[in-house]
Amino acid sequence: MITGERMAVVDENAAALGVSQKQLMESSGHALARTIRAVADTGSTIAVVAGRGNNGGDAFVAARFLEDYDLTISLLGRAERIGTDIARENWDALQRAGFDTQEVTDSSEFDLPECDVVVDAMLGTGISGDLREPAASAAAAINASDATVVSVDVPSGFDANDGDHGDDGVDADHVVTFHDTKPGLADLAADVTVADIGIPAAAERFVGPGDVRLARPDGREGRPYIIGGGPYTGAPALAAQAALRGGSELSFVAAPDAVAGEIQGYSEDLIVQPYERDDDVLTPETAQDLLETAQEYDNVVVLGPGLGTADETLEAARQFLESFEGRVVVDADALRVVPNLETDATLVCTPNRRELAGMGGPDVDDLEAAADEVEAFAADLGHLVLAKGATDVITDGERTRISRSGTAGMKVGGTGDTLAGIVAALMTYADPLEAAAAAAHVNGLAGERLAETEAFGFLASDMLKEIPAALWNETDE
Ligand SMILES: NC(=O)C1=CN([C@@H]2O[C@H](COP(=O)(O)OP(=O)(O)OC[C@H]3O[C@@H](n4cnc5c(N)ncnc54)[C@H](O)[C@@H]3O)[C@@H](O)[C@H]2O)[C@H](O)CC1
Ligand SMILES: [K+]
Repeated sequence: MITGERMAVVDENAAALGVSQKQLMESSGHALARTIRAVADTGSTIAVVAGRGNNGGDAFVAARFLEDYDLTISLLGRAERIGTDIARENWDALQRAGFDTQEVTDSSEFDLPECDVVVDAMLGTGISGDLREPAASAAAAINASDATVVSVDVPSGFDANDGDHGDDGVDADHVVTFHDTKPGLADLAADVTVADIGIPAAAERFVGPGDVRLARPDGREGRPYIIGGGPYTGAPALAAQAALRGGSELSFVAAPDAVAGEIQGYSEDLIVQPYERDDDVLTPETAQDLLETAQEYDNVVVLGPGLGTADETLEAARQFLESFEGRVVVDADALRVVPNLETDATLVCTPNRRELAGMGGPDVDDLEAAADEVEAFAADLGHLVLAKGATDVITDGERTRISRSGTAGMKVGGTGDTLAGIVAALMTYADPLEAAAAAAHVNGLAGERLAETEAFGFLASDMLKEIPAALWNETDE
């Protein structure tokens, strides 16, 4: 099962792997034609009713495989307003090849041709809201006819993200859906065929540009709260700055008074809040104070960078996580308290290989080869794990993604802190697994950008300025 939203991600990842959307459309159209052929007797009349998106494009392809039928193709709208290049190219091919096509420019002009089979290619996963004209009238005409209805991908009017089918949507007899079934299709009284359209498994397994696009913000959003610092001061500053570079509006750092000025000194962009108590490290009492502040903000916390391993600090981390109910990126020393923790919070744990082994996870060099073990460990732990290494494995115990971005220069200290900050930025609004996967990828892309000119010599602090381009520009190419 895959949602329409996720399908668009996989599609984009496939294109980045070299399997273009036009190739996928060709496979979709071919698969569609096979089903149509199975339900249309020799000599039948087939009416294709197409929209201006790629759902229509699939049917334009199918038409080329169905030339032996009595076939008409109606486009709802003007050809010059076809929404994508690949759908337009397939429409143009039908014109040049002399197919029987017509443009329906006014909903009152639409008459469903006499037919035995109608192909509903008006709307697929690109729908938003209830059917508008002329699709609404066309759907009514399709539903009123006695013809067998074959819907492309989903019946038009059906929302492939939540399985909702609007009252005025098409009533399909057959649905040919692509790659995987969509939520809610099984509840329809239609015969559903899932067609393999040749999307490589890697497009789902490896984090790609589609995942980044899904998880990134469209504007400035989010106010993560970084609880870190004490024995070390660079780590929380890097995490907090990375969150700002990842689109957060504000980035708060809670730290011991003794080091707050030092952390602020690295960056005028941060809001550093000294602990009220006069301790050099995080204590259980301070953790209680911070709990209230964390809940007032966006309920997204980074816990760990630079906290150190004092007994009282680890106890403080434990108590914080036991009481907090929001989302937390747990990094560095704080990871030690996660095994056997009782918490209602949503945790994204970001261990490196050593920390992963220390938590009771697999002790391996090659995380990618051990992805199944990491997945099983996350399932046992009951929390999401982003295991950091040459490749990163991101898993919630059921869904597992791998990010291969990054470069050897990122072995330098501090790149894990920038990662934690990006995860927090994206997690203020995106699904935690999607946020963690995209963040791992973006952090690696930022390093790759620097490696082009600075080989193995760049710093984690240099990566900060590369995060925006890795997040917004790189994946637009
Ligand atoms: N990997 C794949 O899944 C592939 C899928 N393909 C097919 O492409 C469609 C999705 O195409 P897309 O262009 O994104 O959207 P649609 O064709 O579904 O519709 C866009 C079109 O519809 C208009 N619109 C949106 N909402 C409404 C509404 N409520 N009423 C009327 N009109 C509406 C919008 O303005 C656009 O013009 C997928 O389902 C597959 O069939 C490709 O084959 C590639 C591989
Ligand atoms: K459709």
